[in-house]
Amino acid sequence: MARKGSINMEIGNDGVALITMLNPPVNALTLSAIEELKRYYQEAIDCDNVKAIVLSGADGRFCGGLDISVVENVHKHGDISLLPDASVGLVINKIENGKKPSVAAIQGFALGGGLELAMGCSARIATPKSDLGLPELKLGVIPGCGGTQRLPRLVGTSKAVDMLMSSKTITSEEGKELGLIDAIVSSEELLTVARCWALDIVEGRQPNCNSLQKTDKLGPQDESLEILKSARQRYTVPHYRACLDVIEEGIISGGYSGVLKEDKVFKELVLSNTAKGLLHVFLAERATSKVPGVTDIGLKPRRIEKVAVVGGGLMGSGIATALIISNISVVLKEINHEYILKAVKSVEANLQGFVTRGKLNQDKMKKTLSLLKGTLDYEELKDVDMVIEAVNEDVSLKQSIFEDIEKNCTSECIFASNTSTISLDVIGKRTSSQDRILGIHLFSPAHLMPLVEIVRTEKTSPQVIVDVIKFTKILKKVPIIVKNCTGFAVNRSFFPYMQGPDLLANLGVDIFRIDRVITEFGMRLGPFQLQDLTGYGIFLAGVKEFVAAFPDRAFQSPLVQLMVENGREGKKNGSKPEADHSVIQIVEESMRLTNIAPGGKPISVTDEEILEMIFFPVVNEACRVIEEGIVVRASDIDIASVHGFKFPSETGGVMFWADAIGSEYIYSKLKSWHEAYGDFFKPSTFLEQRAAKGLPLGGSC
Ligand SMILES: C[C@@H](O)CC(=O)SCCNC(=O)CCNC(=O)[C@H](O)C(C)(C)COP(=O)(O)OP(=O)(O)OC[C@H]1O[C@@H](n2cnc3c(N)ncnc32)[C@H](O)[C@@H]1OP(=O)(O)O
Repeated sequence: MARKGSINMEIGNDGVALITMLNPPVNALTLSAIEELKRYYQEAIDCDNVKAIVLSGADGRFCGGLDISVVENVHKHGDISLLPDASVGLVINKIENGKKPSVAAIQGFALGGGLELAMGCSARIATPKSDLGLPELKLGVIPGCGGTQRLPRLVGTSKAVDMLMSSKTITSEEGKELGLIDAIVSSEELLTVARCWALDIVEGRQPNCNSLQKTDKLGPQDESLEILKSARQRYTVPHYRACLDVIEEGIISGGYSGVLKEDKVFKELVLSNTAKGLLHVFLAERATSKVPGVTDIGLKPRRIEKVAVVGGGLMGSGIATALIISNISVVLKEINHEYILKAVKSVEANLQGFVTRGKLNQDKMKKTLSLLKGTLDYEELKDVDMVIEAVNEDVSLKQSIFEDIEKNCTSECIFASNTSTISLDVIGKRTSSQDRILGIHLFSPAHLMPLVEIVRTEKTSPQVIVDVIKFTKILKKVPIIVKNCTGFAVNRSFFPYMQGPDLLANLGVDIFRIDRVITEFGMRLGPFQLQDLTGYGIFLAGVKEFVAAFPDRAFQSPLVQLMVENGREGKKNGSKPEADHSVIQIVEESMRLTNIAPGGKPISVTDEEILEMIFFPVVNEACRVIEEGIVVRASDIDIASVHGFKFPSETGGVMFWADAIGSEYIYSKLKSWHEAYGDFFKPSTFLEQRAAKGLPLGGSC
C-alpha cells in the first residue's frame, strides 16, 4: 500500500530554509515526497529571503531511502515509468546545482536514496553513531540517485566498493574519518550547526562541495580501475557486476556520465526476478512478527532483562552467547562445576569469534562475559524473567526441569524450551503454567543464525508471545511464530530435502551430479555434501523423526545406514571436501536393496528435473504446513527457507520461487512422479486445490 510521505519547509529569520522529510517510521521517499522536495527546493531557490537550505528528517532519523512501496508498485504494474526522476530532477538540478547551498542534517540513519540526497548536498552534519549506507544491492538493484558516483568521490573508490558490495553501513564517526561527514554534533545542536554551516558556505567560510565534481579522493584512474577489476573477481552476481560497471563508467567518463548510466542500469534491474525476490524477502521478513489476534490487540511487550539457560551444551552455550551479546544477563544452570566451566569456555570461544571478525573488542568482550553467571542451584533462578531449557531431547528430563523451574521462578516467568522435536504440551505436562510455556527454537550456531521459531501451543498466552517476539528482535533475530507439530515449520518443510536426494540416488541418478545441480541453483552445499558435513547421525535422527510422524509419505533409504556401516562418518570422520567416487559401490548396494529403479536401470533425467524432483516435494510439504495453520502466512515459509536452509534469497524463498513456476506445473509433475515412484511425491490437498483453480501457493506479505 502506497504510503503518503510529506515534506515541510520553514524559512527562518536567518535566511535558511529548513526542509524536513516526514514519513514515519523511516521517512522513506514516496513519489509525492520526491515531488514535494523538488517543489520546496525550487520555492527556496526562487525566494529572495532564502540564502541557504538545510535538509533534515523528522523523529530523530534522516531517511531510509526510496519508499519500498514505490518499487512494489513498479513490480505490480511492470512499468518503470512509475519510478520518480530523483537522480537528475532532484539531486542534481535542485540540490547540487540549485544555486543555493544545501546542508544535510543527519540523525539516526541515512540509507539508500536518503544518503544519496545527503551526498548531493554541499556538506553533511551528523549526530554520533548515525548509520550511513547504500544497501540497494541487498534489494537486487543498485543505487539510483547518484550513489555509485558520489560515494567513491567522497570516500575513495576502495571504501565505496566495499560499502556498496557489502550493503553494510558505517557510522557517522567512520564517515567523518573518510570525508563523507563534515562534522559530528549532538542532536540538540544539529540543526543550529547545520544552519550556520550553510550560511558559512554562502559567506565563503566553508567550502561548497560538489561531490560529483570531486576527483581528489578517486586517486589515479588506473588504481581505481584495478580496484574494480579485482572486485569483479570476487563478485560475480549480475547486479553486483552491473554496479561495478557503473562506477567504472563514472571513473572513465566523469560523474555525470556515470549518473546517466546508473539511472539506465537501475531501471533495467528494478524489474528483474532477483529484485522481485529480494524485495519479497525484505517485506516477508518484516511480516513474520505480525500475528493476527496476538500482536494487533494492543499488548505491550514486557521487558526481559535476565534469563536463565538450563543446559550449557552446544545449543545452551550458543543461546547464552546470543543473550549476553545483546546485553541480557544470563544465569546458566548446569548439574556440576565441570559442565559449567565447559559451557563458559564455549561462550568465551563464541565471543572470541566476534572479536576475530572485528565485531567486538577485547574490552567489550570482558564486559559481555561478565553478564554470564553459572549455577548449580535452581534457587538462583528466582528473579529471572525467562528460562530457556536447552538440554538433550529427553522428554522426562525436560518435564522434570519444567517442574523445578515452576517451583523456583516467579509466577510471571516465561518458560521456554529450545526443543526441535518434542511437543511443548508434553514438556509442560507436569506443570500448571501452560499459558506461559512456549518453544524458542534457535538454529545452531544459535549466536550466529538469524532465524528463530517461536512455537506457541493452544494455551500460550498472547502476552507471552508478544514478550518473546520483542525479545527475539532485541537478539537481532528473525522470528517465525509457529504452532506445535513435528519439525515445526523449517524442519518439517525441509524433511523432503533430506529424503529426495536419496530417492534419486536409489533411482540411479549420480549423487555428484545431484550436488552439482543443487549448488548451481544457489544452495551453498549439495544435499550429499550437507549430509557429509553435518554427520550421518544427525541426518538419520531427522529422517527417523519424519518417518515416525509422516509414514505415509516418507521414503526410507538404506543409503546413509550403509555409509555408516562402511565406516563413512562424513566430515566428522575427516572426510575430504573433494568428491570420493569410492562411495558409488555403496550407492549401488542401496539401489539393489530398494529396487525402485525401473528394470534396475538408472532413470534418465535432465538437470532441471533433478532440481524439481528435489525441491517440489519441499514445496508440497510446505503446502501442508500452510494448510494446517502451522505458520501464520505462506511468506513465513519463504523466510524459513532463506534463513533456516539458506535457500537462495534472490528467488524470494521457496514459496515465492514455486509461484514463479506455477502451482499447476508443480502439481502435474508431482502427480506423474507419484504414479511412477510412490507416495513420497503424493501431491498435498492444498496444492491440488490451488492448482485446480490456478491460484498461487504463496501470497503477498
Ligand atoms: C533510490 C535508490 O537508491 C533506491 C533506494 O533507496 S532502495 C531503498 C534503500 N533503503 C533500504 O534498503 C533501507 C531498508 N530499511 C532498513 O534497512 C531498515 O528498515 C531501517 C534500518 C531503515 C530501519 O530498521 P528498523 O528500525 O529495524 O525497522 P524495520 O526494518 O523493522 O522497519 C520498520 C518499518 O519501516 C518499513 N521500512 C523500512 N525501510 C523502508 C523503506 N525504504 N520504504 C518503506 N518502508 C520501509 C519496514 O517495512 C517496517 O514497516 P512495518 O510496516 O512496520 O513492518
